[in-house]
Amino acid sequence: MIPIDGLPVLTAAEMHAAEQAAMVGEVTEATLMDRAGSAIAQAVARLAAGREILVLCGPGNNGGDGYIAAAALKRQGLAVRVAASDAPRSTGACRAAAIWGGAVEALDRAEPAPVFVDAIFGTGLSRSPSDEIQNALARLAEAAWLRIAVDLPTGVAMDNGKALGKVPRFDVTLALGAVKPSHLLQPAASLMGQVRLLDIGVATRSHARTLTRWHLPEPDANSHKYSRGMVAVIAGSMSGASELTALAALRAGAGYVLHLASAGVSGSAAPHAVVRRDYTADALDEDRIGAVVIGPGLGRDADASARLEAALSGGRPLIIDGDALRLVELGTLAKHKAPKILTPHGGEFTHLFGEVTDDKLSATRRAARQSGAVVVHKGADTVIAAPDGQAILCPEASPWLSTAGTGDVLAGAIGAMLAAGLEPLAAAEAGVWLHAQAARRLGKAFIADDLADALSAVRG
Ligand SMILES: NC(=O)C1=CN([C@@H]2O[C@H](COP(=O)(O)OP(=O)(O)OC[C@H]3O[C@@H](n4cnc5c(N)ncnc54)[C@H](O)[C@@H]3O)[C@@H](O)[C@H]2O)[C@@H](O)CC1
Ligand SMILES: [K+]
Repeated sequence: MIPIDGLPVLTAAEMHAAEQAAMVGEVTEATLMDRAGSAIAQAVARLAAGREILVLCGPGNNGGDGYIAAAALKRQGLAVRVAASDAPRSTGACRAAAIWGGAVEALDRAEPAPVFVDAIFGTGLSRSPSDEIQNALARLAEAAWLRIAVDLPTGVAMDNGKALGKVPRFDVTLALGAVKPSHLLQPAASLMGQVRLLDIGVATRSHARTLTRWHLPEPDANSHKYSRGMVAVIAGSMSGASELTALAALRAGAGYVLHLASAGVSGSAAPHAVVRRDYTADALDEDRIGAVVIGPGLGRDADASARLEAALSGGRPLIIDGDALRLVELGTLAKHKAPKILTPHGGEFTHLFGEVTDDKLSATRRAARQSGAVVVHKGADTVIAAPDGQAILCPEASPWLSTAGTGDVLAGAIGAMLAAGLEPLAAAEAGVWLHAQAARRLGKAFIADDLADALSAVRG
């Protein structure tokens, strides 16, 4: 059972190609199924800790994996029963059912067991499972002590994070061969419990992967405040938000943070480490500025538009967040040649790029290509994409991030990474990682100010 940080994420088409490529010489579909079945059995045996196991098998190869796993568990002397939704249909499932060879209960009459293993449908799901299957899954899951899904919970589509029908909540999902988009996309991801990869010897390659800890830039003996990274935050009508961004940039490791607000708006408030200056049209002429953040608390009035225009034409690496995402036009973005990162939440994304009609991964990749920017499409399933198609899918950090100001903190954290010299995609990933770690460390009911402060502690 391998933790999934930093692993490739394969779509249905990519997974199919990877499986085909793995089937060479003596390796056949049956070999892969045997590997999957024995890896599942090993994981289930460890998790079940001697409790009785019920394996639910479907008619295809997901069911086949279930039969092979049940046979292996029985050989180990564990108490295991099998129930089936349908007779085995695929060649693989027929072979596997014969290997099991034991009793098969009807799904609607199956008695619950403390450990419930769902191998009804996996990547082959094409429509909503029947009511009979949905009801049986709900009944058996509810009565179980531990719920384990094989590859994907039955009812979850593979690529778009959608649940087709009622899907129970699982404790563990064992991804076979590779992580798939729905292991990270919502709402499916929140039904999976812990996702772990089982290696079945399929070589996986993809332009998408899961979030991982980045090597954050560290100062050395030659460092000074400017080499650590200088971030300019352009304020607007609500300077509390941009103050949070400035604080977060410092706490994430920037050496110098400049808060540029209208005259008289942000006097000498704490923290005093933030350098406060009045915003002027030439405020961004300072060559040492490594990243400009615009959007948090900017407002949407004429002043805000003028500041955005200045930031775009200033040519410094740019993070566009909050209100600036409502003001910016896609056409003008292309004029800004320096690196840029957009950090929209769902509503801002729709405003700029239109409704997501397919899936969040594809839509974010398209948006990055269209805008020529790294796009951090925020949410419980944040997706980061670069114009060249590289993408990073992020597991849910904490539902407690749903509080005002956490987006302002993220923009500051990413600003610090960009100013320190990371490439835009790496800067976005590092900022998102740091932000998520800080949220996890804080636990419950924290506020955005706490989150900004916690960034220092989680840099590690
Ligand atoms: N292809 C391979 O090389 C490997 C596949 N493996 C397993 O194979 C699974 C995929 O197997 P399959 O492609 O057979 O697909 P599934 O076993 O997920 O589904 C079986 C078939 O059921 C039908 N079906 C889809 N949705 C349905 C619904 N709502 N109601 C009724 N019938 C429905 C479809 O015809 C589908 O092909 C993976 O999730 C994984 O568990 C593993 O054995 C490892 C190797
Ligand atoms: K399943």
